[in-house]
Amino acid sequence: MNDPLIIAIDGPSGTGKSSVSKTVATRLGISYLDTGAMYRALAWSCVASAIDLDDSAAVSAHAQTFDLRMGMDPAAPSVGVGDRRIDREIREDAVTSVVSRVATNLDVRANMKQRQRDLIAEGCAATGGCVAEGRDITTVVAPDAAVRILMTASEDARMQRRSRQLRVATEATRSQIVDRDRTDSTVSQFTTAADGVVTIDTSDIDFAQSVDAVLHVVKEATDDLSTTAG
Ligand SMILES: Nc1ncnc2c1ncn2[C@@H]1O[C@H](COP(=O)(O)OP(=O)(O)O)[C@@H](O)[C@H]1O
Ligand SMILES: Nc1ccn([C@H]2C[C@H](O)[C@@H](COP(=O)(O)OP(=O)(O)O)O2)c(=O)n1
Repeated sequence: MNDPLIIAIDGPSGTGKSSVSKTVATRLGISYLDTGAMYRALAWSCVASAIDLDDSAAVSAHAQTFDLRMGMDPAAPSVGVGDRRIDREIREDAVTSVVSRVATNLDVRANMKQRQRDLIAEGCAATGGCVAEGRDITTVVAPDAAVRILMTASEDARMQRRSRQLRVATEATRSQIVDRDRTDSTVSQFTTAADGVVTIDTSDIDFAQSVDAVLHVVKEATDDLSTTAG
């Protein structure tokens, strides 16, 4: 049987990671894991349980035990805590504005790394592969992935996309996202490519071209693998 195909994609907000990863996973018939949604789910769950986000020990204790349920079908990914689906809630401002506070907690990150590795293995067992996207997948969660990509885009392109997506003014989005990226980058490096990671700059290409660029990197990597194996 072929080795499972793990595709790791990192990058800052608004580069196209989530939308491109979902489409790539659908095209390849493999699983999809949105790791940012996991940090968002933890932030939502802490707020719902009235946990003080400044109490890092309480947040990390909650991270160990909360019942996170990730659906990895790229055509219908889902996020839940226990039986409660929270797909909409985790995209709301109340979560977006606080998620960095849980994502910069190092104990939380250690727990999430293990959950993410387990989920990637589960996704691979179910479909033969997994596209996992976030900020530290190429470097920490799946550094041995067959395909590792850093998506970048100019700040202007990222802000315009996000403001169009959220239907809010570009300038309001800019300060919120630039601040969040700066905070997040204190715990993981996601603006420059680590060794062996291929950079795809999506500033001047459209969505379909971004998908094709990823599929091209996947094809090159898998051709290389079959040459080495054969
Ligand atoms: N290459 C691209 N060109 C234009 N728009 C794009 C491109 N990639 C993504 N988008 C759009 O930009 C928005 C943000 O993309 P998203 O995948 O949510 O980014 P990220 O996960 O990196 O934050 C989405 O509405 C998406 O359709
Ligand atoms: N592997 C990851 C994924 C996300 N994060 C952090 C970074 C962000 O502040 C939050 C939410 O990530 P998400 O990718 O959903 O954020 P955006 O879609 O870029 O707005 O989690 C992380 O620290 N490590």
